[in-house]
Amino acid sequence: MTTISVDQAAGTPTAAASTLDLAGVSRWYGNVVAVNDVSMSLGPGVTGLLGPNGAGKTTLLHMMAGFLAPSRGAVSLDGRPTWRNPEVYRRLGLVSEREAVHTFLTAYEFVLASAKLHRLPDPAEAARRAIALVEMEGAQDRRIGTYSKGMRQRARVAAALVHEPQVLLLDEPFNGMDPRQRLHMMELLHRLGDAGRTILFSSHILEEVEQVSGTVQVMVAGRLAASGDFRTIRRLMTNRPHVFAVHSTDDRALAVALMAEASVTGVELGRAGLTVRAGDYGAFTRVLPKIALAEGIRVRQLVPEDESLESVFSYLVEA
Ligand SMILES: Nc1ncnc2c1ncn2[C@@H]1O[C@H](COP(=O)(O)OP(=O)(O)OP(=O)(O)O)[C@@H](O)[C@H]1O
Repeated sequence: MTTISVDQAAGTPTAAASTLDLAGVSRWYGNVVAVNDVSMSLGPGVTGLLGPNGAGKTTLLHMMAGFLAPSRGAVSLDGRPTWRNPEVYRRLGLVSEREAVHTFLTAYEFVLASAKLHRLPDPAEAARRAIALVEMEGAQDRRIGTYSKGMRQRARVAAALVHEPQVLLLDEPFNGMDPRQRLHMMELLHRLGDAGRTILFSSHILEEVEQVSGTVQVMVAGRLAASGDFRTIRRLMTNRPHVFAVHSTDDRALAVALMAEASVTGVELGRAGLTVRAGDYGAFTRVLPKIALAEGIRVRQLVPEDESLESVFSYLVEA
């Protein structure tokens, strides 16, 4: 059993570190393989779970939280399985992506209800402490219906933290937030991570992960595509050569114009159209429409030749 003490000055808990381990975890829904043979180990600090929509992030988080059984493999928290293990609910908090909040409750009442669900010895004190942690004291007696998206999200984080779990999982916590709210949430996650908690948040936006976390797990189509230091992975993602098939109203003129472009490393003009090699996926896909426009050429089709790469990189461009 982990012992948790509260550092009064910072208002943040300090406790023995928790580790979440996944060993060969898969989950399928009928014929759909949502998570495919994922292994990872998460320790204290903030980790980003990055992947495009439908990559399997939500399914993975739900298995970590013990809400969903793996079809194969094992998820364990400090060596004990998370599935069907009530102890996990005491040690872990989950802020899910879409969760209806009773808008007629105040944040205090909402967080208090969570404290009571956990049967905490002093629910009122626990609720006050969790609200202070997310800096919502000033608004705690207002109805949640009057809150901004960011405040609502922070109230939900407080409810998930009320029992002072060592592990906090957040599914797309920045969705729908404006930049100021994002910053506030990022600071909160940093604080929690610095206090020794194991924090994992999912996102489909590269920049979000970049700003919050140095460690990242990248999921693509149910698989773990990359894992480790954010900068190294970003370099791997953005610096490898990419091959595109391009069809336009004037392939010859476009080929000439592209040869002068820094992000383009090679151009081949064939009967089927243009094959372009680019060092930087994002830079090339951003510059191509501009070049075409300047030359009065219309791009009819731009197809990354390697589909699996496309799925890894398409969200980099969207971000
Ligand atoms: N209950 C379910 N029944 C059938 N298929 C499901 C179910 N839940 C998820 N899936 C499928 O599993 C795959 C992974 O979904 P999941 O929600 O885990 O991904 P995600 O990365 O969280 O995406 P998003 O950010 O869009 O929620 C998708 O193809 C999805 O359609």
